[in-house]
Amino acid sequence: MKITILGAGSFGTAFAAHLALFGHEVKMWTRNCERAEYINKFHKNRSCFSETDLPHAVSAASDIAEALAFSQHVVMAIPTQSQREVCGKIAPLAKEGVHMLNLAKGIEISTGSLLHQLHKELCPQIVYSALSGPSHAEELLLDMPTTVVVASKEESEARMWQKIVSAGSFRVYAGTDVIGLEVGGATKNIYAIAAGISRALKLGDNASAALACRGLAEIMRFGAKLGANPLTLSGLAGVGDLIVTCYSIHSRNFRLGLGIGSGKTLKEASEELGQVAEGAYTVRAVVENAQKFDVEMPLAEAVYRVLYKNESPTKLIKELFARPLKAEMRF
Ligand SMILES: NC(=O)c1ccc[n+]([C@@H]2O[C@H](COP(=O)([O-])OP(=O)(O)OC[C@H]3O[C@@H](n4cnc5c(N)ncnc54)[C@H](O)[C@@H]3O)[C@@H](O)[C@H]2O)c1
Ligand SMILES: O=P(O)(O)OC[C@H](O)CO
Repeated sequence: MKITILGAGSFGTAFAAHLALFGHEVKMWTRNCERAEYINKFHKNRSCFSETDLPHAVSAASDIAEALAFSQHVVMAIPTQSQREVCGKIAPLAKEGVHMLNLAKGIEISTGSLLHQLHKELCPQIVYSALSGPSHAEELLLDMPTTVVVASKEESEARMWQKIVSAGSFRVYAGTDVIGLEVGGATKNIYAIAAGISRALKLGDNASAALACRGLAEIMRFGAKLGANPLTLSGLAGVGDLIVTCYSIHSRNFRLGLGIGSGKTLKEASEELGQVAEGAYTVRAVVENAQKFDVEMPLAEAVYRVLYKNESPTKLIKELFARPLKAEMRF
């Protein structure tokens, strides 16, 4: 079938190649005219995976109206903080009943909204689903074994995307807990930054495990407050993604943490990365909307203070360990 992908960065490109390899015709939208022309002429994306030949069933357009006219099935691979702007472009163009699958993982800083909330506000005519789970673009591109979850309010919608997207070594599970899926995907990035900082400071394997596990306790608390099903957070979209992001060198969030732990500023580490590390924004969304969320998240606060207040991670670790002793599980 024909599928439109909005965004021609790492994940949009890997996703396009995956869908085309398994028989779909894909049109990617990029706001960059030269990038679109280059993809159409050379079947390569000059900015991402530049050595990889894309299947000929992948084409590109720099006109969003042309991209949206191509298909009623639209995949969104645009970073979270740009989705409001892109939804503003989609809203007058998308027909009633367009099927949207969002691949992004984040929380909007200005409102504290999860992505399904933002889409409901701006594009109420679309039927929304989201995909999340441990899935680095680099491995998807090579059809390496990968498992993810698609969630939608209606199970039939999630099942539809499950059938379209599952192929080769990419196995998709279906669910209806959109909140849990989006909370898991967004918040794990915060702890991946912490894991990168910890690795750079050579704090050891015990510390890495502690960060992932106490990070999960914060994710669970946050999710419970927002109405997530804890089972979703113990699955691929929670624990699964937390593991891969905290331990894989592919992870942009982990690598951002490595840079910061090595003494770089957020600006320097972000520029060196050259791609989006969503956790740096999500941690702002969580901490700056603390009153709205009202959840105890000391690790997230510590990451925020390192990134935005230039505080020393070593000092913050001492503070974290000096907190009053308490029970392990508390919601
Ligand atoms: N890369 C991965 O392995 C991976 C895996 C799973 C999920 N994700 C998620 O997918 C989303 C995209 O990540 P990515 O790795 O592809 O990022 P990326 O930085 O590689 O690419 C983002 C793309 O979006 C485009 N973009 C940004 N703002 C835009 C705007 N206002 N209008 C039009 N285009 C705009 C950029 O030009 C770029 O091409 C993120 O939320 C990320 O968390 C990424
Ligand atoms: O590279 P990251 O840190 O953005 O993580 C990518 C995916 O979310 C991993 O599942």
